[in-house]
Amino acid sequence: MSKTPGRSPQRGAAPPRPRVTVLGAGSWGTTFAKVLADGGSDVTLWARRPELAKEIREAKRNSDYLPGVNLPLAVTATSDVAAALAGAQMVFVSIPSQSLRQNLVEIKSLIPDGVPVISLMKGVEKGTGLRMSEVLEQVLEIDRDRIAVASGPNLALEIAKEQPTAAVVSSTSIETAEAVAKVATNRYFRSFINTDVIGTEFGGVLKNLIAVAIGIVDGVGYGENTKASIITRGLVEMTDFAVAYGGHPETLAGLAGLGDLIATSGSSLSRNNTAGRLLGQGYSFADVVKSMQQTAEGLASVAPVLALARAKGVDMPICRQVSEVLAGTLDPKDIAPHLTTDDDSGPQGERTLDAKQDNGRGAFRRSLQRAFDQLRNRGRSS
Ligand SMILES: NC(=O)C1=CN([C@@H]2O[C@H](COP(=O)(O)OP(=O)(O)OC[C@H]3O[C@@H](n4cnc5c(N)ncnc54)[C@H](O)[C@@H]3O)[C@@H](O)[C@H]2O)C=CC1
Ligand SMILES: O=C(CO)COP(=O)(O)O
Repeated sequence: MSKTPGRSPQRGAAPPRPRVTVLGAGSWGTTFAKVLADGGSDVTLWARRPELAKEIREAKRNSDYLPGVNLPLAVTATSDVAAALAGAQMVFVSIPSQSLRQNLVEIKSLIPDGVPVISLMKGVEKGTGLRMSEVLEQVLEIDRDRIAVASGPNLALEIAKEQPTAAVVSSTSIETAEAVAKVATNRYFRSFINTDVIGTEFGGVLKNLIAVAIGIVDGVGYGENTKASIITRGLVEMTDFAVAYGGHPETLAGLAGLGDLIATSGSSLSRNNTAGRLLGQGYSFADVVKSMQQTAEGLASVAPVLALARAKGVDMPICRQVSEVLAGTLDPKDIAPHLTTDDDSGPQGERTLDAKQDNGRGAFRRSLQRAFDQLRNRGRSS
C-alpha cells in the first residue's frame, strides 16, 4: 500500500514488514520468497548466478525455474551472500541437500546472531545420514530451538500460481515454529505447526523415494492398482522408519507425510516422479541424472535412507527396489511383485503401523508426550 505524502502516521498503522532472506533461487527458494512476500515480508533472495539475481531484481521474473510467474515487488535478489544476509530477521535455506554443508561452512559467520534458520529442503546427507536440520545445527553450531523445518504438499509451480495449499512448520521450540508459521502464511499458503521435527523432516525425505517408485510404475505403464498399493505400503514404510528414529506416526499421517506423498506421487511436476518415470521407460540412472535440469532429492537420499533403515532393522522393500532399479540390478517391470516382502514365508498380516514398536500403545504415549512438550515449550515463553 502506498503512503499518502504529508499525512502523519495513523493509529493502527501496519506493523513494520519483517526482513527475511532466502538462500537458493531455484524453483522452491524463489516460490517460497513469493509466499513470504505475499505474507507481508520484505524478502532478499540469494542466487549463485549474478545474471539470475539481476533478472529477479530487475524483471521480477525467474524464467529458468518459474516461467510466466511474476514475483512481488517485495522480492529482491543478489548474488552477494553477505549482502543477502545482512540484517535478516529469519533465514530460509533452499539449496540441494548434498551441497548444504559446503555452503554453510562458507556463510556461517554471516548469519545474524539469534535469528531463526529454517530448512525448506527434503533430503538426507550422503555419508553422514544427517537430516538437514541436523546439518544446520552441526555446522552453524546454533541452538536447536532456533532451527525449524517447513514441509508439506508443496509443488513449487502450483504455489507460484497461487493455488491454495498448506504446510507444517516444525521446531523443537513451539515459539520458533509459531514465529516462522506467521510469516509463512498468506491467502493461498497456510502453515500449521508441530514440534515433531524428526517426523516432519523424514516425511519429506521418504515421500521422494516412494514418488520415484510411482514414477517407475508410470514409466513401465502399470495402472492405478499398482500405484495405490505402492502409495499405501509406502506410507507404512515411511511411518515405520520415522517412528524408529523417534518421529510421531501422526505426523506421517499429516501434511508432511501422506499429504506430500499424494501430491508428489500424483504430479508430473514432481522431479522425483519424473526421474522415476524415465527409469521405468528404460533409461539408465546416468542418463536420467544427465537429463534432469532440477534437483530430484530422492535419487541421492536412497542410499543413506537404506543405511539408516538397516541400522534400526526397519524393512523398506519399496525403497530397496528403487535402489535396485537405480543400480540396474532390478528390471523396472519387476517392481510390483515385491510390494510387501521378497521372501517366501507365506501371507502376511496387513500391518499399517509397526506393531513391534507401537503395539497400539506407543502412539497414545507419544501424543501425551507431545502435548506435554508443547505445554512445556509454551511455559517457557510466559
Ligand atoms: N521444487 C519444489 O517443488 C520443492 C522443493 N523442495 C526442496 O527444496 C530444495 C531445493 O530444491 P529446488 O529449489 O526445487 O531445486 P532446484 O533444482 O530448482 O534449484 C536448486 C538451486 O540451488 C542452486 N544450487 C545448485 N547447486 C548448488 C550449490 N552447490 N551451492 C549452492 N546452490 C546450489 C541452483 O543454482 C538452484 O538455484 C530441495 O531439497 C527440494 O527437495 C521442497 C518443496 C518443494
Ligand atoms: O517436495 C515437493 C512437493 O512437496 C517437490 O517434489 P519434487 O522434488 O519431486 O519436485
